[in-house]
Amino acid sequence: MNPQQYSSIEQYADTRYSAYRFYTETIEVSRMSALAFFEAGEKQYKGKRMFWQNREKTFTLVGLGHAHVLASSVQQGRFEEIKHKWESLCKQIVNEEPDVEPILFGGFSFDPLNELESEWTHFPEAYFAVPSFQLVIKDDQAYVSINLITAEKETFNQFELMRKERDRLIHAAQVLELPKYQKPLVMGRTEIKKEQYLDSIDKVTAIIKAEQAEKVVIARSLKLNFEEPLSASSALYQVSEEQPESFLFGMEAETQFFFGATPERLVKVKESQALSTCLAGSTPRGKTMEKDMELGEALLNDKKNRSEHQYVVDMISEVFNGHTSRLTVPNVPKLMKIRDIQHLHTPVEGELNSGSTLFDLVRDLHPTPALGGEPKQEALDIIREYETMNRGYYAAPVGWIDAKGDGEFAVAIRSALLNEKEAYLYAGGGIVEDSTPESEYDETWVKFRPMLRALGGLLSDES
Ligand SMILES: C=C(O[C@H]1C=CC=C(C(=O)O)[C@@H]1O)C(=O)O
Repeated sequence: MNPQQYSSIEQYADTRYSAYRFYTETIEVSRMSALAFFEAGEKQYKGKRMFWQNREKTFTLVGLGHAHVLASSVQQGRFEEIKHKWESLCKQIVNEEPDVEPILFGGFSFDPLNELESEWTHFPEAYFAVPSFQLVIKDDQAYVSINLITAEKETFNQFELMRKERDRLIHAAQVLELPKYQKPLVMGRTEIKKEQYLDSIDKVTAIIKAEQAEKVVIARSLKLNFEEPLSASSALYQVSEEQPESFLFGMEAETQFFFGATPERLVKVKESQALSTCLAGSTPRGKTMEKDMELGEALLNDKKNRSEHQYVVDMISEVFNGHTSRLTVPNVPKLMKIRDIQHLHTPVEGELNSGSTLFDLVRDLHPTPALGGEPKQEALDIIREYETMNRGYYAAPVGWIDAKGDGEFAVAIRSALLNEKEAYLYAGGGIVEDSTPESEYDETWVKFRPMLRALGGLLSDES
């Protein structure tokens, strides 16, 4: 990543929030399509839009425009920086108890110490924004909020203009027809540094055999070239059609769009209840129900996958022990079955301690051994040395937090970075001592499938 590009964002690091006022106003609206609201911002807010929907589909967020950006380009302490800026900003909220909390949405890079050149040219090490226009669909109600964060004393006229703009956006989202999104036409599919990836699996397996680490996740990338530029709304439409049972997320940074459909929750906090999901250990779906159950049973009983999974359970439980009380951790995993893949899955829950926050949990959980490894620090060093790419925001936390401190972060896997006429897809897997390059390579194809299916990149014999 190139820090020079963020000078305009970085200036916020020096912002003294005491000079700011944070105005927020919410109206309830009749339910509308979240994608239509996102699309309504295509002209005016392109490059400054965000999208989030939880797995249960009980909470959807769309943001248009930036009322304020919180970003960080530091190599150490990006979680703390964003946490403190958000807490300071929230102290400037003018309304005592807003009807709907204003929301901060964004994500962190996987590893700021990775210095490899990458395609992530517009994403700093942390990139969050409070949207100017915020649509929240909660259970069955929809709310549109205006957020204005300003040091100006006189805001009446600006707020009036924003109300008009809000009404225009609502009208467009409720009345205008969505374009007929077509699957993009894929002109080329390139496996990036395939040989080096296979070689890295051999090397990392040897390191694990030599007991320098117990588990390390190694990933690779795949590039798709489209005939025409693919719009962010179309990309979101495609993943939501193909992967409805996952968290859907998308964030624009100028001309780039990072989006995905991930099954993996990093952590959620609601009224002091904290919940995380251990997700590691994978097998494909079966073509018939019998085969599917057979594969699932085999996964539940497979020693290698169970041990990969247990590292994640142990680590998440340890982090929760430091930040929560009344911890509950089931003894055995269950299966999580999504369209193209099934995973071992264990939920971990606890009651947040009074001094701990959602950002503290995100900082201490990232990366869990499902994306980093065990021990954490050694695994990060090995990934930095042997992985053939810079992950950018792949496998890192993306999500939202409100002014009360409630929110949810997912792990940004099954994701892609869209760069107009090209998309980079990412997939990895846990390496333990009995891993082989061939089986890991095959597993990455299973994990590429959801995004390949959404973007039309599956070959005819693969669908
Ligand atoms: C690293 C990825 O998946 C992780 C999450 C679930 C299961 C995993 C596994 O079985 O290896 C991975 O740890 C990916 O999808 O790119």
